[in-house]
This record gives sequence, C-alpha cells and structure tokens, in this order.
Amino acid sequence: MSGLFITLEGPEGAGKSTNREYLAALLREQGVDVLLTREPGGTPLAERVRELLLAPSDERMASDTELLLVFAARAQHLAQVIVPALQRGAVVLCDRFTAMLIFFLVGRKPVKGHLAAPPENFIIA
Ligand SMILES: Nc1ncnc2c1ncn2[C@@H]1O[C@H](COP(=O)(O)OP(=O)(O)OP(=O)(O)O)[C@@H](O)[C@H]1O
Ligand SMILES: Cc1cn([C@H]2C[C@H](O)[C@@H](COP(=O)(O)O)O2)c(=O)[nH]c1=O
Repeated sequence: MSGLFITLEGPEGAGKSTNREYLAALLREQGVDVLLTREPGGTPLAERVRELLLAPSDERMASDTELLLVFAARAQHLAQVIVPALQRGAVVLCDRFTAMLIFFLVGRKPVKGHLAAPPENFIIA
C-alpha cells in the first residue's frame, strides 16, 4: 500500500475538523489525492452504526455490544473506503480512529480487557 493514513484525535471541539480541512486544502494544492473520512462512520452502513451508537436509548448498551459495533463499523469502513484509498495512493485524513475510540470505549468505564485486545489485533493485522 502506498498511501498515507493520518488520524486526527481529540474530544468534541478540539479542532479536528478545522485542521482536517486545512490540511486537506494544503495537500490538494500540491495535487495530492486526499480522502476525508471519520470514525465511527465513513460509509453509509458504518454511519448507520454510528447513529445507533450515539442515539439516546432507554436500554443501556452493554460495553461489549458497543465495542463490537464500533469494530463492525470499522471493518466496513476499512473494506469499503480506507484500504481502497490507501491502495490507490491517497492520503486518508480520518476524524478520530483508535485513540479517541479507546477513550469512548474504555476511558469512561471499567476496562474489559478480554474483548478489547482481539478486535484491535484483528483490525491492525
Ligand atoms: N487552531 C485553532 N485555533 C483557534 N480556534 C480553533 C482552532 N482550530 C479550531 N478552532 C475553533 O474551535 C472550534 C471547534 O473546532 P472544530 O469544529 O474543528 O472541532 P472538532 O474537534 O472537529 O469538533 P467536533 O468533535 O465537535 O466535530 C471551532 O469554532 C473552530 O473554529
Ligand atoms: C465518536 C463518538 C462520540 N461520542 C460522543 C462525543 C460527543 O459528546 C458526541 C458527538 O461527537 P462529535 O463527533 O465530537 O461531534 O458523541 C461518543 O460517546 N462515542 C463515540 O464513539
């Protein structure tokens, strides 16, 4: 793969979108093929999973359910968008990836180590 994958991590309002747009404009001025995307999301199906993750609900979402949904969205995002873009040599600018998702998934709750490791390994492999 010849592309470049850059993630912008940070909480709400940190400046991710602003800096992503700025960087994209700079790169495009140089003729670089730039793809803007975000996690969770980035494809129609993965965006539906995002809506599910963020929608208020009377039913508490179990931590493992949340984790598996995040990684289901990621599998779709990787297969449909990120990997093809990197294969054609694009620079992918992704609004959040693993760092902030770890914060959302485990930073605010007790860590559930038995599930946290394998999906991440699966994704990186
Ligand atoms: N380097 C900067 N200096 C000063 N203000 C900034 C800077 N970058 C972004 N901002 C301002 O901070 C605010 C939040 O920026 P932005 O929407 O890019 O954050 P974000 O991390 O993408 O937020 P969200 O996660 O809510 O989408 C905006 O009003 C933006 O103009
Ligand atoms: C991605 C993601 C977000 N949230 C929370 C964080 C914010 O309060 C809102 C909106 O997020 P934005 O992308 O910064 O606009 O949702 C979350 O709880 N879990 C997540 O995975």
